[in-house]
Amino acid sequence: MKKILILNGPNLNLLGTREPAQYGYTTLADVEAFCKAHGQTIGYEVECFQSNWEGALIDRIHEAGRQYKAGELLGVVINPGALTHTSIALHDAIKGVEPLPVIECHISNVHAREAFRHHSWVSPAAAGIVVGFGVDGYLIAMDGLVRKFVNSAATKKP
Ligand SMILES: O=C1C[C@@](O)(C(=O)O)C[C@@H](O)[C@@H]1O
Repeated sequence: MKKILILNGPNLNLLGTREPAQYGYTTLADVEAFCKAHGQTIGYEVECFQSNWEGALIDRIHEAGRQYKAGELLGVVINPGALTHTSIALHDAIKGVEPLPVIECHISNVHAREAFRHHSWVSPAAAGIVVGFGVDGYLIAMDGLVRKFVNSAATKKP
């Protein structure tokens, strides 16, 4: 069974208690559990990784590139947390493992928040972006990955 990798960046280990008005009360363990359950429904094994360290996320993206080349991985859903707005290194890591599909996902609507959250270094390297759907965004991103790279209506001949 192919895999989907769910990556979470800095401070997302605090989900559930961190700024609940912004991010809700669902914990990261809950998110990972419902992504795994959804994976079973749509036919993918789900691997999850969270780190507060930029380099650890970059190493995991490189590993994902190898898994993709080996045919083991469909793609990645990443919530890069605040690294979204600061990390050219994360952008370069994703570009460096092209064509591995990476969907950027944010729980909150970053565009309705502070100006420093409006720019993303990750977006230009992403295959798609899901913003502002709360933690359901992870599931929407997983479905988007499958729809775009497995069942694309756009690329199917009539
Ligand atoms: O850590 C996060 C979480 C976030 O990526 C989100 O999921 O809405 C938005 C980022 O601006 C913030 O730094």
